[in-house]
Amino acid sequence: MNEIAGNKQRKIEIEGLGKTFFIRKKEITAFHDISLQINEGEFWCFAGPSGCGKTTLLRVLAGLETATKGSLEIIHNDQSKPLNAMVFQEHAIFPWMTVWDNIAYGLKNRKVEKDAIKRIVDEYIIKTGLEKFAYSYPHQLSGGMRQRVSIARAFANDPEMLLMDEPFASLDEQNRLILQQELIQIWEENRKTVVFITHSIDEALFLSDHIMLMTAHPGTVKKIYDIDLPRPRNMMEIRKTQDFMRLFSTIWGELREEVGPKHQSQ
Ligand SMILES: Nc1ncnc2c1ncn2[C@@H]1O[C@H](COP(=O)(O)OP(=O)(O)OP(=O)(O)O)[C@@H](O)[C@H]1O
Repeated sequence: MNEIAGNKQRKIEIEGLGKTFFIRKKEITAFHDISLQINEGEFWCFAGPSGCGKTTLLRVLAGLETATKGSLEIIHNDQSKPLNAMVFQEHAIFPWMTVWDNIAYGLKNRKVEKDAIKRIVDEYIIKTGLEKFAYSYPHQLSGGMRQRVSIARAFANDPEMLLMDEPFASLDEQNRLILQQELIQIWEENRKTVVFITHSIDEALFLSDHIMLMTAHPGTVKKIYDIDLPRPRNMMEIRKTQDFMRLFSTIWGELREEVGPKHQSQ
């Protein structure tokens, strides 16, 4: 049953979670001893040094890997909707389908009524600025446009949570800024639970309600920051505020401890 935390509903409860891979009698611990509560509708960013276990943790949340220690509970409220949708860095849309069909894919699989599919797909095509490319194939699009398709597809399928693994990492600076702004606008309209992996403190501060900063490999929780910067947010405006600069410098100070020389050989 959902417990009420304050006036928020619990979505993900993680207690002492750990994952160790066993490969030819060798053990590799990806992350360990993570305890965390994520509430319905919150935007979380997981940040931390390379190799600290962020992707593995996200894959455990997605049910693609199983944890080897601790417990994980995810509340699935509406069984008629998918529990989650993932958005990856790249190569996640079907190359043989048009933009329109890619976005409709999950809805068709769930046998959503035709009229509703058309309405939802058209709506997300407009929201992500893909009108001119609705009937193009992925190879005819730029990297930024392809990521728009991934985001539109994930939101259109109406999952209870979105799991995003560095979705903008391979984009150039301008496209990254534009897509961050578009993502946050769409999210502000429907407030889905989001877990988003990033290496960028800027990006984490702009998007999230909470940031989990992880220690170096094997990662665990170093600190959790509550980001109460006012919404709606505009990257250009928010970057100039004292609160943003203060949080940036605090988090960067903590992150630096994890990427310093003592961790370089790992
Ligand atoms: N399938 C696997 N088999 C064995 N070891 C793995 C596997 N997947 C991940 N690892 C190991 O687990 C650790 C964490 O990897 P993971 O990819 O989760 O880190 P990350 O924080 O996402 O890294 P990055 O920021 O560089 O993407 C690494 O040491 C990695 O080698």
